[in-house]
Amino acid sequence: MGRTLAEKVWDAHVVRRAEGEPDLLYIDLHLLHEVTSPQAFDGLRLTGRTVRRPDLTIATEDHNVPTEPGPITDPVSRTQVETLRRNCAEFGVRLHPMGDVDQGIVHVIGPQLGLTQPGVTIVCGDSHTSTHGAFGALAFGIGTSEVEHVLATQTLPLKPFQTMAITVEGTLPDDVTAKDLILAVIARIGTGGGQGYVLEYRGEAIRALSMEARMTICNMSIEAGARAGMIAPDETTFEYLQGRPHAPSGQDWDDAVTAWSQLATDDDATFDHEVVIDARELAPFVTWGTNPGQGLPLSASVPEPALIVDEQERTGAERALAYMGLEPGTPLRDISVDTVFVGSCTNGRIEDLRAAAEVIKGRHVKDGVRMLVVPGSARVRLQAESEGLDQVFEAAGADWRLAGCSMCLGMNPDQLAPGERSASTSNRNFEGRQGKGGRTHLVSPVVAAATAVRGTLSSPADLD
Ligand SMILES: CC(C)[C@H](C(=O)O)[C@@H](O)C(=O)O
Ligand code: SF4
Repeated sequence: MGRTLAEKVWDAHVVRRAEGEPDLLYIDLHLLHEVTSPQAFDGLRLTGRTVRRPDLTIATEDHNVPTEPGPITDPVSRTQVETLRRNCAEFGVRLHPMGDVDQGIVHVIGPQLGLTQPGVTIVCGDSHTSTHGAFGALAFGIGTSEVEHVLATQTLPLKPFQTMAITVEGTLPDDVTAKDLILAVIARIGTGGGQGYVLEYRGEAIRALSMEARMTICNMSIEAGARAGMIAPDETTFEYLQGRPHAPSGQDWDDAVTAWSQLATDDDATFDHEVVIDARELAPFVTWGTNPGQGLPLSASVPEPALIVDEQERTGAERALAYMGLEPGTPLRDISVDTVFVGSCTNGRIEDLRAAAEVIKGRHVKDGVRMLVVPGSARVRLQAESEGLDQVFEAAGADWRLAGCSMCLGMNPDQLAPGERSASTSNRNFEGRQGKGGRTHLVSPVVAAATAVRGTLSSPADLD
C-alpha cells in the first residue's frame, strides 16, 4: 500500500523498532535557543557526556533579545543568553549570537540557511518547530529532557502518529493570506483537533503558496494541537532552496531533487482523517478570544456565548470575553487597538514585511497607536532595508526593530501593558502572552497594516 509523506520520512529515519516500544528515530538537524537548552547541557555535564553531532546542531539567540540596540538589561534574560554562549563554546556548537548576520528566530534562520530540507527530521525545544514541515521535513517540538537525549545521541524515541490530510481546494481571494487560512483551519478543527496527528496540507490553494506562506501555515499546526504539519516539496520548494548556504550543489543538487521528488504522498496512500476546505469561501480572519481557535471572519461580530451549545466552549468563550474586555455583538471591525505588531516566526519573513509595507506605504499609523515591525532574522532585516521597506514603515510612523521574537511573547522588553490591546501577526493569543493583562488579536500582516492605519481591526479593503 502507498505511504504518506510523513510515513516516508519517518520510515527512512527509524534506527530501532521493537514491538511495544516507540520507534527510535535518527535526527538530521537539532536547533537550539536560549530558553530550553540550559538544563539539557547541565544534564550532559552531570553525566560526563558530549554532544554527539555538533555539526548537526545549531543555536541562535531569539526569545530574550531586545530589539533595540544595546545590551540585555533584564538579569534573567541576560543569564539565559550568557548560559547559551558558554554552553555552545564548551560543547563546540555553532551559535549565531545577537549582532551576527545569521542571528534570528530559530524557525526563520533554519530555512534561510538552507538547513531545513525536504525529507529530513528536525527537532528543537520549541513548539513552533512545525514551521519546517513546509519543506516536507518531519519537524517536531520537543521538551528539555528530549533536547538532552538528542544532544547526547542524535536520536529520539517517538510515539507513533496518525495522519490527517487538510485539503484546500480553489484559490484564495484577494487580501486572504496563509494566516487567514490557518486561522480558519484551527477555528474549524479546534485547538485539540490535531492531537496525535501529523497534518499534511495539500490541494490547489496550498500548491499555489510561496514557501513563506507555507511556513506560516505549518508554523501554526501546533495551535491545532498537532504533532507536526507538512507540505510535499515541489518546484516552489526547490527554487527557494537552490543556492542557499547549506543546500546541496552541483551533482548533489540534482540527486537531491530527484530524491525529494519521490517524497510526495502516494496516490493510493490513505490518511486516518481528512478535512476539505474551499479557499474561495475564506475571508480575512481575526481572533476575538484567548486561544487561536477563537477566530472569525473580520466581517463578523464578537460571538454571544449564550448561543453556544457546547458547555465547555460556552464557558471558555465567557471567560475569554471577560479577559478581552469585549461585549457580545460588537462588530469585530469596531474593536480599536493600542498596538500593532508585525513579526514572529509566523509572519516575520521578507514576504510578510513586503505585504505589510505595500498596505501602509504612503499612509500613516493612526495617532495613539504604536506599530512595531520586527524582522524575523538579521538577514530579513537587511533584505528589507535593501528594498527600502524600513523607510516605508518609518515614514508611516512605525518602529523598525532588530530581529528577535519580540512581542510574540513577554520574554523581552517588547510587551503590552495591562489592559492594552494589540493586533498581532504572531501565533498565540493566550492570556498574558504579550505581557501581563495584554489582549491579543491574531491577524495577517495586511490586516495588521490596515489596522494600524485605521486604529480598529481592518482589512486593506477598508482603506480608501
Ligand atoms: C519558549 C519556547 C519554549 C516556546 C515554545 O515552545 O513555543 C515559545 O517559543 C513560544 O512560542 O511559546
Ligand atoms: S517568534 Fe514567538 S512563536 Fe516563534 S519561537 Fe519566538 S516566541 Fe515562539
